[in-house]
Amino acid sequence: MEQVPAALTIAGTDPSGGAGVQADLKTFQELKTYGMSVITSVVAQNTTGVQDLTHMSVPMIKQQLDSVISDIPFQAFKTGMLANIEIMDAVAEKISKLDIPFIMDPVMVTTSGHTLIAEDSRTFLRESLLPMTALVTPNIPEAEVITGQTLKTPEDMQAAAKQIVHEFGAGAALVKGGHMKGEAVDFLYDGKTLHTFSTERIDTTNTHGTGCTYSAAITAYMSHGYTLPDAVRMAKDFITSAIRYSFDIGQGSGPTNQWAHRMKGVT
Ligand SMILES: Nc1ncnc2c1ncn2[C@@H]1O[C@H](COP(=O)(O)OP(=O)(O)OP(=O)(O)O)[C@@H](O)[C@H]1O
Ligand SMILES: Cc1ncc(COP(=O)(O)O)c(N)n1
Repeated sequence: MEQVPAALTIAGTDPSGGAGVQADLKTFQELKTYGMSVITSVVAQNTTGVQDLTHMSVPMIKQQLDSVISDIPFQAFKTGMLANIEIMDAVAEKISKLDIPFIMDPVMVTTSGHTLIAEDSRTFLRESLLPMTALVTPNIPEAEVITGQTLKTPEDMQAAAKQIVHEFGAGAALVKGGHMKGEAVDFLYDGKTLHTFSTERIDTTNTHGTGCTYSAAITAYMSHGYTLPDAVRMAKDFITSAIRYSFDIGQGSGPTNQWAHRMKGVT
């Protein structure tokens, strides 16, 4: 029987559909990957910010993981919002049995400036989760928290990617330059080679969910069996067109457009 490319996201929700689990599932679907989701937290949010949030119980998170893992094979998975040490620990326990690529989007603060993880869980994330990853995808503020360094230049970003791999044991690190000025440059370090992925900066404030969509696209491509550098290269194209043709909807920072890659003439 032919294997169906499938992927799992373990993350929080966004009822407005731009970020979190919703963005991940839309991206999986676009990239012809059968999408599955384990909900860690329910977040009442929209393009303007976060209005409220509640965390799922640890037994419920573990049961959701068991329900998926015991039934359907998948070839890659990602995590998004893991709000506290108890949730991280539960997820770590279940995923430790999986021998497939783990892509971690170390979600900490939303585009609108709301903190999504407890302060004391950052050390746990660094010490217990990072060594399990095939790839971690921090933006600049997240890379600063992980490394304890201030990142101001492309050289700082490259050094951070290397530190995250060599000092903290991540399989690879993709330090994203969405929060820098000038070209949108991301650096991928896989323990051997430093890859640079660069595009022009698109003049838009519609960046709600860019980090989620990007890491979901990498996960989807990996579920199809692409190598890490190829998956990141193709996901970078995907996120760039999703930002270029992002939706000007909502009162705040609008969401990315996951079907933009299907539009005529889009590269
Ligand atoms: N204005 C832009 N134009 C082009 N590419 C961008 C722009 N903003 C972000 N990107 C790209 O989008 C991807 C996501 O990067 P970013 O640093 O924004 O992640 P993030 O901070 O996790 O997402 P978010 O801002 O939604 O929290 C990266 O490839 C980055 O280079
Ligand atoms: C549940 C959840 N997870 C992650 C984000 C980060 O999204 P953004 O890419 O806008 O920073 C979010 N807003 N909500």
